[in-house]
Amino acid sequence: MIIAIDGPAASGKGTLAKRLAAHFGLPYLDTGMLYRGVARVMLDDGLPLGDEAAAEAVAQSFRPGSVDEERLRGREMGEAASVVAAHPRVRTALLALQKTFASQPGGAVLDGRDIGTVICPDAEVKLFVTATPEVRAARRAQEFASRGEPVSLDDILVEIRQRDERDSHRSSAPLVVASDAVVLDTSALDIAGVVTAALAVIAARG
Ligand SMILES: Nc1ncnc2c1ncn2[C@@H]1O[C@H](COP(=O)(O)OP(=O)(O)OP(=O)(O)O)[C@@H](O)[C@H]1O
Ligand SMILES: Nc1ccn([C@@H]2O[C@H](COP(=O)(O)O)[C@@H](O)[C@H]2O)c(=O)n1
Repeated sequence: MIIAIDGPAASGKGTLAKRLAAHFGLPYLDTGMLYRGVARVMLDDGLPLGDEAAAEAVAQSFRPGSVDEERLRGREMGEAASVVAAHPRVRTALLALQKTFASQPGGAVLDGRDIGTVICPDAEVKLFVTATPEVRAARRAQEFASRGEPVSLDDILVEIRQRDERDSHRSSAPLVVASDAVVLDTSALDIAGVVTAALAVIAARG
């Protein structure tokens, strides 16, 4: 079974994806880490994020796990990733790796922005996980605070809105709800509630 999970920044995609992967014993790929990884290498090498040819070359040789995850989680990396993710040639360069991961025997869980629309259009289960920008900002602010990185809630909200805007309006594989996806609005749900709702959707799909 392939479970495709999409949604905007900090909506809880990764949290749900990990729980579902553990529940069903499936491998999990956080595709956002690929774009974060490409952006990290660009920044480390002093390359401008807007240079599509350079970003494509980095993406073609990028290997998941080659950059310490801690260096990809930082606040500025989400923004940088969304800049390189808007380059069509970067998306093409990362396509095969994602499709290969999804085609493992038994299936897989992937989360990102274009999983149900581009990477796994035939996935048995497609979930679009969302929440209001205010709720997402509050969750992210709490996450940073718990890592000892206190941030302004207003700043996080501005960043989330900017990232939503860029991810939803780029020309290549924008963030949209796949026509056959089930939307899970998690604004008023805790993590256990989201997992229960997702399992109900999966059970209903048979
Ligand atoms: N239903 C929920 N209720 C409360 N907090 C949640 C819920 N789901 C996720 N969280 C928390 O919100 C934060 C963001 O969740 P998560 O990292 O799963 O989002 P994401 O959509 O994968 O983010 P990104 O787009 O940046 O990869 C985390 O700190 C997580 O623990
Ligand atoms: N399938 C995907 C996954 C991610 N992106 C871009 O990467 C940015 C970071 O992703 P996170 O999930 O780690 O927040 C995101 O804002 C997107 O721009 C993507 O385009 N497609």
